[in-house]
Amino acid sequence: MNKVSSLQVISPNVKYTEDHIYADYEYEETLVTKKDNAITVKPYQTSLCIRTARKVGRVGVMLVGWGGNNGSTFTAAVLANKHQISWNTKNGKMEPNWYGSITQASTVRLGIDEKGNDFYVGMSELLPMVHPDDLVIDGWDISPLNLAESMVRAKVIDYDLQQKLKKEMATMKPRPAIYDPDFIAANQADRATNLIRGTRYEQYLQVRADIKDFRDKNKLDRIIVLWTANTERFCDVRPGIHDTAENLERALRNNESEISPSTIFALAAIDEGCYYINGSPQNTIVDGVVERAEKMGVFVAGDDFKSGQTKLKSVLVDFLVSAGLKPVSIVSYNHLGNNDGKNLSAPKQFRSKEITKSNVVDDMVESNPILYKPGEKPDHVVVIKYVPYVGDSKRAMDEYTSEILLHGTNTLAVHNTCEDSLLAAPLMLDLVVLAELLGRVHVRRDHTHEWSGLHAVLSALSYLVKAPLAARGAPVVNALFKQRAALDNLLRACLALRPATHMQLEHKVPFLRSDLQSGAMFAGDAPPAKRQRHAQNGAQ
Ligand SMILES: NC(=O)c1ccc[n+]([C@@H]2O[C@H](COP(=O)([O-])OP(=O)(O)OC[C@H]3O[C@@H](n4cnc5c(N)ncnc54)[C@H](O)[C@@H]3O)[C@@H](O)[C@H]2O)c1
Ligand SMILES: O=P([O-])([O-])O[C@@H]1[C@@H](O)[C@H](O)[C@@H](O)[C@H](O)[C@@H]1O
Repeated sequence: MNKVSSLQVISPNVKYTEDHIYADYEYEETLVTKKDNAITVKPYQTSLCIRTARKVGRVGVMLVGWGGNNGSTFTAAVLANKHQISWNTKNGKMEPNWYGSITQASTVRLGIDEKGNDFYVGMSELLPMVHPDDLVIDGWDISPLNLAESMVRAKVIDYDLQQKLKKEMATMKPRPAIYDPDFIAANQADRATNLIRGTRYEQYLQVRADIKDFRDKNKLDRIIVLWTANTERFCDVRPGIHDTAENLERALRNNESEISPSTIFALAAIDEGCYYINGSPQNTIVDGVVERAEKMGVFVAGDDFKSGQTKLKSVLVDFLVSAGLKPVSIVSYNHLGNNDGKNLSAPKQFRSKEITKSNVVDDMVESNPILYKPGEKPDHVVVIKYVPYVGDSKRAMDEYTSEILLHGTNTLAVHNTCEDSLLAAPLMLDLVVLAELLGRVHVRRDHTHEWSGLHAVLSALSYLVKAPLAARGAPVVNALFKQRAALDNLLRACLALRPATHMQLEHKVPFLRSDLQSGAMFAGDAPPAKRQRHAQNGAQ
């Protein structure tokens, strides 16, 4: 697919200045109320102006767990693509790519061409996004291995590519990290030799100093801290400790043992003005962290990369339920032999993962009261076994049994083998690229109001995680296609483009079809400027 040289929306509702894109957008929703058996439906619109800053700046990524399978694979992928390194395999010469990344390898439908065919562009063509080649990478790990040694240990990257990356990755050494054996499996202890010593508050200060050092040395405008370290046990959330920013700060200074390493990293990142993203399942982002992020005007997002088995589950269950078929039994089994699997072989760490892998069907089940009584759920079992021999090549086996017409049953059996880190690394990129972009998006009602950033809990990234965090009280959406549509339509809204409906009426309504074929459909002007004045005002 040829890269689109530049994308320009010609509309009275869009204004481009050197620094910003201003979009006048009518946000539409429908209020539904039910009383007894009477349902009333009332569409409504909210007029918004959306402003997107066009300049990206210098972006840094700091990975917690940099030396892990995901961290080393992500780094290898960035370098292989940046330097366009090809390598030889038994199947011939390979070129680098970003398959699995929605920003780099997926497309968004923009509209139709004159013949009525759908027109798609790469997601990264829609709005200014940081290019993966321009990312500056750093991070921490409790293991002292440099990134070349980590890549070899991970056994994910092809041998010939490893040889071509080794020299540069050997210069990358994870900073000492925060280790608390109470939060990850005891079997990780032998790696834990690259540590920040001292109290939890002293560790917090050191992480902040590390971030400052990274920012200053590389003259960075934005830093995103992404946790891809081992899964921790859930922390026991306690009032007076985790519930407010003030209590969390006090508890940290008091060296409270129930504050996890990941929460310390999150606080340090936020206090340095960084976005913090949790790629693991534990409950790092407690209320005190969210409150801190809100005060600092930065994003937090998570939890747990949605990479393979769970991503498929959030498609299959959505398909079954929306087809009026009733999933009644879901069994997800997998075994893997990487260090993640080793850590997850411990009960408390597995429990964290079991929670995020199990809750992913809740919204889809609750969407269909025809199939499910209130509170009724499918049987749902998650099994993860550690089998060292298979390494990063996770073997996933799923069975979905559904009730169908007249109480028949339908059973879907799925087998999925993949290098887990090759699925996760592109998601890490997308989390960084999209978080950075959405940090440049601001919204206001009109010129009489102040600009507002998006909510500190960045639920727009839900497509990329198993257990999406949302603003307190907001519904959690796990269905993959709804998550994707929400993201695509948010990006379209930044260009004053209405949500994609896929209705194709120009092929379904005869006179519209005639308009299309005669060219009359596009002869007129764009829709009237609903609120052109705000676009003009936005430029002030
Ligand atoms: N497909 C996937 O690989 C996938 C999908 C979803 C979630 N995850 C999650 O991503 C995380 C990383 O997965 P992985 O396969 O890279 O695991 P990994 O064990 O290879 O890497 C984790 C790294 O974190 C380091 N570490 C542990 N505790 C640390 C701490 N407190 N501070 C800094 N570093 C620390 C370890 O030394 C290790 O190098 C895990 O929590 C996993 O559950 C992975
Ligand atoms: O593929 P997916 O379900 O999205 O997620 C994966 C699990 O299946 C796997 O068991 C676990 O080790 C990985 O960390 C990851 O969470």
